[in-house]
Amino acid sequence: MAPVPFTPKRPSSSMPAPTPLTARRFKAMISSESKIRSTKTPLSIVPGTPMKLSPSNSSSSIQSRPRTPNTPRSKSRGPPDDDALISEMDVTRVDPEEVLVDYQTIENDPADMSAEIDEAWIRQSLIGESSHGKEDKVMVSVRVRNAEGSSAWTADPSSNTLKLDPSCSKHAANPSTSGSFTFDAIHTGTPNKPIYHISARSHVYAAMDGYNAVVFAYGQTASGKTFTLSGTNEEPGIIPRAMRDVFGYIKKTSEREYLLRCSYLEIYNETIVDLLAPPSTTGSNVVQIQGTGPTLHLSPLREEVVTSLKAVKEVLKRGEGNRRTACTDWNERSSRSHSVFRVVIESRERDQDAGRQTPGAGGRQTPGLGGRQTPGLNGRQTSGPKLQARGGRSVQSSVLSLIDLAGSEKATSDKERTREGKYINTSLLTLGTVIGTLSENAVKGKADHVPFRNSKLTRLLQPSLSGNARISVICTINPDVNAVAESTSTLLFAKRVKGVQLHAQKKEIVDTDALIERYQKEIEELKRRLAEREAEAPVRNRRLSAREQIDESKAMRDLNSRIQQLTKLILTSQNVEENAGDASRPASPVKIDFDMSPYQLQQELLNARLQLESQASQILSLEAALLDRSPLSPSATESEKDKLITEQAKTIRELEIVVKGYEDNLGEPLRQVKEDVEKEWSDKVRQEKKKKEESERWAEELVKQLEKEKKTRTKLEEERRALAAFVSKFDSLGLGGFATSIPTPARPTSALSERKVNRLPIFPPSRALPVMQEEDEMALVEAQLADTELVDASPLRGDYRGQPSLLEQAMPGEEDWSMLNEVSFEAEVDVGVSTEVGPAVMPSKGAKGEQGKSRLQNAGKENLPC
Ligand SMILES: Nc1ncnc2c1ncn2[C@@H]1O[C@H](COP(=O)(O)OP(=O)(O)OP(=O)(O)O)[C@@H](O)[C@H]1O
Repeated sequence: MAPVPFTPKRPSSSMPAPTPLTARRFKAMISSESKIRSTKTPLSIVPGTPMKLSPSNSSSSIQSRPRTPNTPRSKSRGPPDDDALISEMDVTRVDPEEVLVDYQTIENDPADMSAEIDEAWIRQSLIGESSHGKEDKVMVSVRVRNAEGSSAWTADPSSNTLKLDPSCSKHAANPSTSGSFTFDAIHTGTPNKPIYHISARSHVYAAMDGYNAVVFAYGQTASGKTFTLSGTNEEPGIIPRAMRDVFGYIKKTSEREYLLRCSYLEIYNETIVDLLAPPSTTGSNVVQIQGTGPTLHLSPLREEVVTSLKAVKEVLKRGEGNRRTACTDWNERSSRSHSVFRVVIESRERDQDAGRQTPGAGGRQTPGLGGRQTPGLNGRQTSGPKLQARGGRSVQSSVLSLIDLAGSEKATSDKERTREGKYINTSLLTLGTVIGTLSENAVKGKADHVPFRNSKLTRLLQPSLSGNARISVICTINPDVNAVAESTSTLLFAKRVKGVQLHAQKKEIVDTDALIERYQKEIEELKRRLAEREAEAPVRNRRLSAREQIDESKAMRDLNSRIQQLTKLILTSQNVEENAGDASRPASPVKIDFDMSPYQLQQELLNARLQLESQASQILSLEAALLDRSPLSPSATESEKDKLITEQAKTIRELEIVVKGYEDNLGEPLRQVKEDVEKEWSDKVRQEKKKKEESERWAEELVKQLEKEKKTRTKLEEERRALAAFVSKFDSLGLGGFATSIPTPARPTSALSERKVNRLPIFPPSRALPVMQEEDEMALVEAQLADTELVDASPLRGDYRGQPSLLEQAMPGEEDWSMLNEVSFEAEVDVGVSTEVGPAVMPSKGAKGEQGKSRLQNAGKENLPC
């Protein structure tokens, strides 16, 4: 089938003056336009599902785009002869003042569409009232290309809703996902104009107004990204329309003058290639990303100054000629790389008094129009000229990036295409992760690490995605039933992008020279007035009242402090300038103002000292931070740095997991330590308790035994005393072994007395021994059972030779002997002594007591005096 014929717009010159459009009116217009187009002229080419397209199916414009199936760059990219000049222009040598464009110098282009520019909108942006600089969310639109057969989606542009046919929900990437999606805009049909107007134009204006702006197309392969961004001759896409608007905007803005620089690059298999650099086999067109975040820049990157739409078209043509495209199973001219077309827009207020010359009057030259220089090239072109802030006019600087991403795709039959596809999918996956993290951070107010460094694409987009840009994303989907999984995954990406928070800021460079000059003039004037007043003061003060004198001195003080203030401002401006030029260069030394009073000088000195101290501590902390950094030589390559960063990111992630684990189980380690300690010590405690109980039992047992032994001893003592008494009585009665003579009661007593007088033992030692042994035995038992003290104190252990024995003590005195006749032995029965007299009638009791008694008996007998 033939491609859709597109009726080009009427030339702008023949167009009536535009009426400012309201958003609603414009949308209504677009949707009706889309409807007409889609009903009258259905699209013939819908290569969403795997199918090979024949070249005859392609539109004429696509045929003009060089086909590079196996990316043989040198052949495919050959620019026309006319373009050779452009490619050899040394952009660094262009004088920026000579290539400025403004409403007067801008060239008239037959395709100039500046008449379409909404002037009211521009006015608003110039006085800072437009919304395009204030938006803090990404604008997300979805474009559904026309279906070849039946469509799985129902698009409703009026409610900006897209619904998946319920019968197709099983094919969705995540079947649980609801089949209805709402975004900022839903586009259908072939026309590119409404898409540009709704989803990109405000971003182009924002860039013209000083904000960074990004428009990118995202979607599966063959869904229409390149068609949306670049379009065709008949249906120009966002890039040509945006550039037309850039010049249209300049034409309508008489107050400012502009310097425009374009660059075009692609990311192919994770290598950034400069599409405007001269063809190279040495890799000199490979671009490196330097710095991070807001300081990120690309080098070497050729930036070409453009002063007309025609020049832009030439640049675009050359860049597109160098892009890598190839025939895949799904798209005859599939982009094998992500491409980025950048326009750096610098502007400043026009110097109204300067009386500028127009190009026609031999003024400035425009590189796109034969004003090029062609000095010798070294093949390493860098950035183009920069606009300087002059005459007190500040310079605004912004970048407009228009990005055509390569499409996500499945493995193809071609090995090379599959390899490229892997790179494409990986970088798109990283983009998805980055967007996901950014939107989660924004929603949850977190500051989680964003893996920008994981791909060249996300590194390049870092400054914009970090928030300092206005972003519009156009997600393209193929409505085919077989593409539902890819389409839902694209729509989920679109949903995540919507969550990213933006905070774009205008970048303004101030003309410090002009400022300083102004301050200096004012200082001069103030000093002059101050000097006059001081000179007049002696005379004048005499005429003034006290009150007026106070007012006068206050006025002089005010003049003085204004001079001080301006002097400080000059210093600050100088510092700004110096720091902007070279951040590592120290600020120029502060000049002493000799008009300052000693007090003010002291204050200055104090301030300087405080500053010095804080800088010293800053140096210390920076040194410490430097020491903490892992060793990486300054000459380390990007890949080494990337590797280190990846490793560190990995370590951080691991540590985060560990920390989270600890946080989740905070009580667990403590509980375990307690259990371990208890386990280790409970056995010991039990053993100690057991020992203690045993000791107590043993001590109780000892006490009991001691008691028992004491009782036994007392008993034995009593027995012994009784026996002694008995023996004495026995002796006195003369019943001892010598029964032949009847002893008189006095006899034993006298014998005893005699022995006492002669200091003789009562019993001879040899005879006393058995008794002693028995007593010692008892003492020994006592010592074992009780304590030695008790035994030592025992009277049984006395020196029997010098001390009266218990027996002696038990002996009655002489006067008592008379009483012995009446002594009844019956009283001794309980100690085992028989009432019957005689050796053979001893009572038989316990063996030991009996033995002792018999021994005593015998001893007593033996000791009896003869
Ligand atoms: N909305 C549309 N109207 C008419 N034709 C379209 C539309 N969208 C895409 N096409 C056509 O479909 C084909 C593939 O589109 P395009 O090359 O833009 O896809 P892509 O998404 O850029 O693919 P890739 O990622 O492989 O580069 C082209 O021939 C293009 O003209």
